[in-house]
Amino acid sequence: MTRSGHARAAARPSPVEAPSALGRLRRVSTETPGSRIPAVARSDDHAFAVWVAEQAGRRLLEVREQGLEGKALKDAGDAAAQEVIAALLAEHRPDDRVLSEEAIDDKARLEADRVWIIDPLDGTREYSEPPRDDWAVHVALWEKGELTVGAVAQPALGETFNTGIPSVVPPRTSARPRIAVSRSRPPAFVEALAAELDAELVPMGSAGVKVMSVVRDVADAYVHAGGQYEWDNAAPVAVARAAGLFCSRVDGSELVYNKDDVQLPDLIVCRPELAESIVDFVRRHGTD
Ligand SMILES: Nc1ncnc2c1ncn2[C@@H]1O[C@H](COP(=O)(O)O)[C@@H](OP(=O)(O)O)[C@H]1O
Ligand SMILES: [Mg+2]
Repeated sequence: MTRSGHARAAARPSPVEAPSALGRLRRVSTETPGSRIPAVARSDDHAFAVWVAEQAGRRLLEVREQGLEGKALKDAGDAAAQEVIAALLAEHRPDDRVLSEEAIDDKARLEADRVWIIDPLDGTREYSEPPRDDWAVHVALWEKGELTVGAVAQPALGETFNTGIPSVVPPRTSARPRIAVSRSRPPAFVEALAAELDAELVPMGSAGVKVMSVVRDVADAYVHAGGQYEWDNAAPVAVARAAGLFCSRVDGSELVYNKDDVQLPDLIVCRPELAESIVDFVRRHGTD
């Protein structure tokens, strides 16, 4: 495996190979219970990100079985996943910096070459509504200005999408575009966008799940505006790019990570052929 999802994408596995290759990575982690690191993950950041996301995902599934509800379940999940990820990063990547939704922002990251951008539990609301499966764990690595690694675990599905073995986006199954939107905070302008594109809106939780829905051909685009942070979309964007999808801010500008201000309030992730019409709509109408 290379250290760059982009380089790896050039030699993408065929659709037939992809599931077994993903399975191989998954088995590595399930065969080593607890925090024993699989050999491949010691030096390979892609495999490490997968393993870390899956360790946190396993813990989240355990916490979900403890009979907690509502805010207590959200808080317990956030804390448990953060604890797992922080411990694994401290033990196995001690020289790297970390930006996590659930930790104090150590600004030393602004001078660092390697920064892990973490959302221990994305789609917290949906996590607290069992048996919903639209929640995720995000683990990304930013190196010298670029996202180079990403893993998005969907523990309730038993899937971890990643840059080490880039996903192969299936052929499009819907002629009518499907746009994934926030279930609880859909941006108002997306209704008008959908009307112009004759698209259908598909509400679901978690930014990671919505980006992966485009990777999986459950949706054709994810459009968001109005608020989000770097950890909500860093790992999903790394994975989507490695799979060949278009990713940008809603005005078509670049998504920039490891900034002092970690707000990254809007984005588009879509099949490349839809990018121009979505960006063009936003340039004409804005997002109000
Ligand atoms: N307007 C907004 N302001 C701040 N964060 C937002 C937001 N809309 C969505 N998000 C964040 O983006 C993630 C996905 O949201 P949604 O499921 O609504 O699409 C959630 O992350 P967390 O679950 O990690 O808090 C949510 O908090
Ligand atoms: Mg989040």
